[in-house]
Amino acid sequence: MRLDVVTIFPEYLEPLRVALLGKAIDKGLISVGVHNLRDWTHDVHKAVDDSPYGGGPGMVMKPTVWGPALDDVLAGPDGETDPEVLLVVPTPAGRRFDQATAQRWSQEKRIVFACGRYEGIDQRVFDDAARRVRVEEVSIGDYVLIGGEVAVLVMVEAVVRLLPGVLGNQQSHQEDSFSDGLLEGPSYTRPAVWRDLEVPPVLMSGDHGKVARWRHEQSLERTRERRPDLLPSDD
Ligand SMILES: Nc1c(O)cccc1[N+](=O)[O-]
Repeated sequence: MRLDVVTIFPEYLEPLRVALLGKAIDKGLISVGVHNLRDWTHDVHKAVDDSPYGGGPGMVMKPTVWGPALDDVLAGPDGETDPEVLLVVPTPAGRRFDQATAQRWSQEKRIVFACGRYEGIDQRVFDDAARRVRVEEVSIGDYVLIGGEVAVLVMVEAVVRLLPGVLGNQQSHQEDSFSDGLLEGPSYTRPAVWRDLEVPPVLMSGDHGKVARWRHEQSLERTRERRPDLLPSDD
């Protein structure tokens, strides 16, 4: 999988090169390109934003900078736009990013992330891109961030960990929270008693069927309590 990120803060994406993600790069499972948007500016101040039409607070990122940047980054080896690439725009106004999204994106060959700052990017940038590639505007949650870079780190980790060979134990992500639509239940390890707190005895019973049933019930109970929205409605 090839991942590209366009940002005015390339250093924000350095975490992509450490730990498991760094190992995935070293193994050739993914390749990552981080591009500084300011490389596509032409003025001495390297301006990437301007005042919003219609007034209002803050600044909007310029289409005359983003357009050429995406023309280049979305291009394939022939210099033409690669029609198979997926353009992802992290934004509070996007559809919710979830595990199903991560699963779906893990099948992609190329994903380009456009990181906005300020009050966002001129909408025409995505309207223009949508003429040539698939564009998904997504949100990682209902809160206000300063820019899209941290959202990209979240989404890239959620996607890349699903790629074959990235996680040591391929079974790991099959037992993730959300993989069966439920929250993961509690986990325990040695010692059996810690500060007078005991590991649930069923987990030391050696009865795999009982353990599986107990874990499922724990997941259901935790999901009912913390995320009832994940459960099918009764009606
Ligand atoms: N929430 C938010 C934001 O405020 C700015 C950029 C991206 C996101 N998001 O992906 O959730």
